[in-house]
Amino acid sequence: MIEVEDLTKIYRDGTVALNGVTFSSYSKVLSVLGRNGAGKTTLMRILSTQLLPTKGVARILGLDVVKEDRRLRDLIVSIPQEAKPVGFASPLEHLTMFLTARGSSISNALEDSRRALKEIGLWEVKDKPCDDLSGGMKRKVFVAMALASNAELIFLDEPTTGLDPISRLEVWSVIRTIRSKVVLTTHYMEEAEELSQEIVMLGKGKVIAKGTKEELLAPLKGKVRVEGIGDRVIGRTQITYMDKESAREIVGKAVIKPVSLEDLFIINGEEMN
Ligand SMILES: Nc1ncnc2c1ncn2[C@@H]1O[C@H](COP(=O)(O)OP(=O)(O)OP(=O)(O)O)[C@@H](O)[C@H]1O
Repeated sequence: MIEVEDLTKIYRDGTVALNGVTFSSYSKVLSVLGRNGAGKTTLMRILSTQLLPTKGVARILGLDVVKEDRRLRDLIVSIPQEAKPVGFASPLEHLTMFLTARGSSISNALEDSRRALKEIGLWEVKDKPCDDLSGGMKRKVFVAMALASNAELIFLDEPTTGLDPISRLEVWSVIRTIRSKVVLTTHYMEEAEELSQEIVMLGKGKVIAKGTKEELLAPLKGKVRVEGIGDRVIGRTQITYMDKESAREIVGKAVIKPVSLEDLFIINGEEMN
């Protein structure tokens, strides 16, 4: 489904946003995880044919993102992180405009829009101006557009950034109902764990690790995170990793926590914010 080889993007000012990114994924939902500036949006924009790479090759659904971009655009939908609804237009109007712009007849667009709005839980507010909707609902309008499109693959760039915890859970439940394949970017480790079968971790434009959560955490199997001692320093906290057995001896002298995906960033010098 996604094959990326040696993908590199150097912006005009010399910023190396992606540096030899190579991975492939055939999962239903793939998360691209990384801290601010890791290169997630750059990667999404290249994969969704909105930005040319400097070097390397990417194929989505078997199509080259540069050479076969027009064919690919019919099969994908991309929802950028900065997407904002038009304040005076309603969710129903957003969806029908979007689907007709993609080539649906008005009657098909209306039918698909109504179905998606019901499925996503926006039916009650389908005719309200988007200005009158909550932040979570506005974000859901865009996820509903993606859902209604029946695209084979949907790119969602940071779909829950800035949402309160309840709105985030609502958007998660919508993403779970989407039948299309999904590639999403996120800063949130728990989001990647909750929604995706596979995770690509980016740091400074490179792939730090890739796999299922279990595969990613395999290098830390049997270990715990110890805060209060050690030579890695995050903010003012010293951190080290120890075997569970050894950590028993220092109970009471340091804080001991189970390991998580965050620890892979710490180990790679790419600590999350
Ligand atoms: N048009 C541009 N010109 C120059 N540099 C850019 C441009 N767009 C992004 N960058 C830089 O490329 C790097 C990667 O940016 P990108 O937006 O892909 O990261 P990100 O992981 O999506 O970050 P965030 O989580 O903050 O959205 C950053 O250093 C950023 O400043």
